[in-house]
Amino acid sequence: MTTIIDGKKLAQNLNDQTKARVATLRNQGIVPGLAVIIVGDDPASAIYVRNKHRKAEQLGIKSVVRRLPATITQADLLAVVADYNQDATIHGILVQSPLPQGLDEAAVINAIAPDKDVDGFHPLNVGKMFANVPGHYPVSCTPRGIMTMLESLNVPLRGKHALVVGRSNIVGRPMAALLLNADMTVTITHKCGANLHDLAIAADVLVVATGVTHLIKAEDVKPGAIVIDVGMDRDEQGHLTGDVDFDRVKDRAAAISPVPGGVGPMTIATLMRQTVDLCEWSEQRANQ
Ligand SMILES: Nc1nc2c(c(=O)[nH]1)N[C@@H](CN(C=O)c1ccc(C(=O)N[C@@H](CCC(=O)O)C(=O)O)cc1)CN2
Repeated sequence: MTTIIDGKKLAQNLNDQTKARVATLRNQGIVPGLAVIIVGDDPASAIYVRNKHRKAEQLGIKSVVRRLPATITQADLLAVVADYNQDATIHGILVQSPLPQGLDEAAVINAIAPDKDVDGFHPLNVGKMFANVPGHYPVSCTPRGIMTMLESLNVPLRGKHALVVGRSNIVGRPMAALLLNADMTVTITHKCGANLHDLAIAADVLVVATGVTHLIKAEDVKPGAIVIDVGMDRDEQGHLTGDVDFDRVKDRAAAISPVPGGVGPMTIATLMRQTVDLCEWSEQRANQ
């Protein structure tokens, strides 16, 4: 029997835990605060930001959305980030990706205070994760959410082989690091990589984040593998689908995440969790 990894249900459980943590903080007079900066009018980004705002409010997190025009200058955008860095009511800052052309996304991420970097994209936090430094720091929400999904399966990962298909800074690269930190043997490739089939068929855990609709077919998957689909693609009818041919792969995999209802909800739930993490860590530093 294949396990369909229910991202909505797992996200609901995580959100319940986060809501309880927020209530505990609020009882002490502390309100976790999240600032989301969105630049331009990308329709998909607008939906993701609206969903983040709604979820934060549902959980009792103070949520501020700053909508800025695509014509904003780099200097003015950096000034907005600098303001939130100084704002003691804000514990997590994120800049919705992608930014419109002409803006330097890496420089904007660099400008976020590392201890408010709720997306875990700042090079200091990325470096800590890659070096597997012990201690508290944020990591990219989609891969962290996927680790929670894998943990929910109660399957030992140590020594098993993972293949990550995709090399983005948001998903592929941090995903490979987290799986390596979980003692897996990790291979990373991408949509231009050769021998995808040979790599995929050897993987016990397959994470696919390429944006190529149904790139992974049933014959690419090792029987009994765990398959995580990070794709957010549209099929010929315009329906949301993934990078994995779910209907065929599901009969071969031991566990598989669907699209929608898999990784996506876990990304937002992990963002909420990490906002509260940052708030608690900031309180711990203040009380040291
Ligand atoms: N600053 C960031 N920008 C972006 C991130 C990020 O983590 N930080 N990730 C993605 C977009 N994203 C969150 O921002 C995101 C994408 C998709 C979902 C989601 O819940 N998807 C649903 C389907 C939604 C639909 O119907 O369209 C699902 O999979 O069930 C959540 C968050 C890029 N930018």
